[in-house]
Amino acid sequence: MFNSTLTEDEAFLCPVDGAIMITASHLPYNRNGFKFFTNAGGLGKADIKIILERAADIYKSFTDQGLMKSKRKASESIKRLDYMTVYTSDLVKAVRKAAENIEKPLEGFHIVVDAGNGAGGFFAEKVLQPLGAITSGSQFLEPDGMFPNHIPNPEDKTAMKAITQAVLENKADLGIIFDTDVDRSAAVDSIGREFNRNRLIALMSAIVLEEHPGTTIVTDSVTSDGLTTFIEKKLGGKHHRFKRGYKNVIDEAVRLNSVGEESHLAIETSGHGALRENHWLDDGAYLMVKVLNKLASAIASGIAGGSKVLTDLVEGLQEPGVAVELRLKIDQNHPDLKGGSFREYGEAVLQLLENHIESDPKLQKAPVNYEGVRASGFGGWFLLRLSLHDPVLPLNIEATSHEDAVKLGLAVSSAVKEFHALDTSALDKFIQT
Ligand SMILES: O=P(O)(O)OC[C@H]1O[C@H](O)[C@H](O)[C@@H](O)[C@@H]1O
Repeated sequence: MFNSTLTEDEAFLCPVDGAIMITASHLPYNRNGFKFFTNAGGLGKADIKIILERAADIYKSFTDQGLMKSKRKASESIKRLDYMTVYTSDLVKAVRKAAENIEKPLEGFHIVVDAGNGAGGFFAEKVLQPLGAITSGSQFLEPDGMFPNHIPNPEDKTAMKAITQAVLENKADLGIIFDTDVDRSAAVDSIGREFNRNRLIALMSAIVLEEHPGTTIVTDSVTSDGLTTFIEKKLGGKHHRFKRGYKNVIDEAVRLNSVGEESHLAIETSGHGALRENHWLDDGAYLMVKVLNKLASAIASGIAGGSKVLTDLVEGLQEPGVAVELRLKIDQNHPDLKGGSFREYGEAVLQLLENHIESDPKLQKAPVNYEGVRASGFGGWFLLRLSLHDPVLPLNIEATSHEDAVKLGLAVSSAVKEFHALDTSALDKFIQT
């Protein structure tokens, strides 16, 4: 969508002034919305607020007759164009270029795609097949807004299980999965190991740091300590762990560049990843093209071994034995809120947790942290923060063993127990298992 604001091609009426996408993104089908783009990128909250206010004003002064007339006028000016041909041929060209301009650099390579019945099914036929890849075993390529198979979201365990199974059953070299509107993606190697969350960031960091040594990788707040060590010690880059939210990480990377700190990658554990070379757009297909480039150039230089070239890139990434996210809901109608907002209540919870950490010698507060409360201890870490959208405090815990993770959970639980509007049942359950 966004690319149509940049493409220079009169036959496709491009560049267009703006683009709108109707999508629920990775959310369930009943949460559809609009995404707006201009050639400066996706619009943010403040822009959307203005659009809505202006739309409401215009709508107020409409009569039924005027509305019909506008609808007629609008429908007369609609022209249907196959912009996907332009977009996908650019993706194909990028991979060919990385492989010394070989027409079919992925010849004989078997890649399965799981689009989860979202919009990403095109990737098999329009990107992988022209590059010579075999795509049999690909699944859920037909768009179906009811998502009958699984939620199209690489953060969803069922979704990742589905693509992993498809890779193993088809003995494929690689699996690729997208969310509904293809702004999130993840992959699976030939032995079924996921390039998802921290492993996806590690893979993308390795690719980007090869091209831009020493550069800063901006990530969201729930990334692991092992990832920092990997980026800084193994890859020689700098890890800037910022806030959750794809727009937050992108804006931060743009800001860093504007103040002279070079950054080429802004990426979230959710699978949203944006590259400076791609106008800072969180385009999941482009992210996977970067992965394909790596494969194609390895094949072109005679390195065999399927997706091992990718697996090798994340070698040395320390992974926790246990990694959980527990989402603690705030009951907005609880008298404890005293008419205040859930945000204020959440902030109070965080403040008390912070005080607890300061008085607990077994926990160390993260020296640099941009949201919520992050602490390490018992060989692991936890982060409690406010959700971006919901009345929820997500708690991430990572540790070497379940026992240590429980100790971290207990530390949080004892700090927040006075907050009766906070539903800690998920945490209580975790501690008791
Ligand atoms: O704060 P949370 O509730 O965990 O949600 C955070 C997530 O919200 C949306 O889904 C955004 O697309 C993501 O970029 C963000 O990471």
